[in-house]
Amino acid sequence: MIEFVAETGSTNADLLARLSDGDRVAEGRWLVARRQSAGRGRQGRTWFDGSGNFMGSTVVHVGESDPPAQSLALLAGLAVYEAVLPLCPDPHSLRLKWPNDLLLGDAKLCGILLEGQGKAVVIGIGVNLAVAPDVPDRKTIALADVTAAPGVDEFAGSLARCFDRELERWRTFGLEPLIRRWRAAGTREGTSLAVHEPDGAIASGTFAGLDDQGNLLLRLEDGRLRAIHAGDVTLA
Ligand SMILES: O=C(O)CCCC[C@@H]1SC[C@@H]2NC(=O)N[C@@H]21
Repeated sequence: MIEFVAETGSTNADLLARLSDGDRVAEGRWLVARRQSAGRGRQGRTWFDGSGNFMGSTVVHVGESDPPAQSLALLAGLAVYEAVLPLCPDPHSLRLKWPNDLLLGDAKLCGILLEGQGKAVVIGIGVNLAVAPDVPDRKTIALADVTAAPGVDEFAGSLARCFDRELERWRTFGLEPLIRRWRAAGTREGTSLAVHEPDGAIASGTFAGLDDQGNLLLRLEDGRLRAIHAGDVTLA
């Protein structure tokens, strides 16, 4: 079920508040805002409020036998990738960037923010359907820059279907096929990148894929391989 609201602060904050008020918020339920006055991005950044863009959140309740909760970042990325791919005039230009951005060419089209509350994970997704923000030092793009972009309602329906399908596969088949499919849709191996780690350190190297837990593998300049568990990646 998709609930549309004309305006709110942040759909992620709203679902977290409902969870802390004791509302279970069923899986498959989405809250989609036409405008957000306090959209949240990763690492404390704000998320641009673009009219005509998709801004919505859903919840996953992680069970005992589910794969690790952090792999939901990869799942969400793949769901958006699947929803956007049929709309792209040049499908090869659409690529996932670890952990959970979607790029069109070298510019950001979509961002995903996961916020946990107990065993529940709120997954917020922002897709620049109509308009891309102007962000200093970051390239951004909207789908409308390259094609006739769908409206928010239509896109919300197809994203919800893709997300449900990925969630079922994740529960049924586990991490291995998810990681394999993510790698096929992700940054090409050998691409130079810099990882801005949570402690402020910056590690440089080339992308060497993902390990079997979904961590980024960075090939360092001295040839060693390092698994990165968290960070912000920029492609060189
Ligand atoms: O920084 C990022 O790349 C993640 C951005 C996530 C934005 C979405 S828009 C819907 C949901 N509500 C929020 O406040 N943030 C997420």
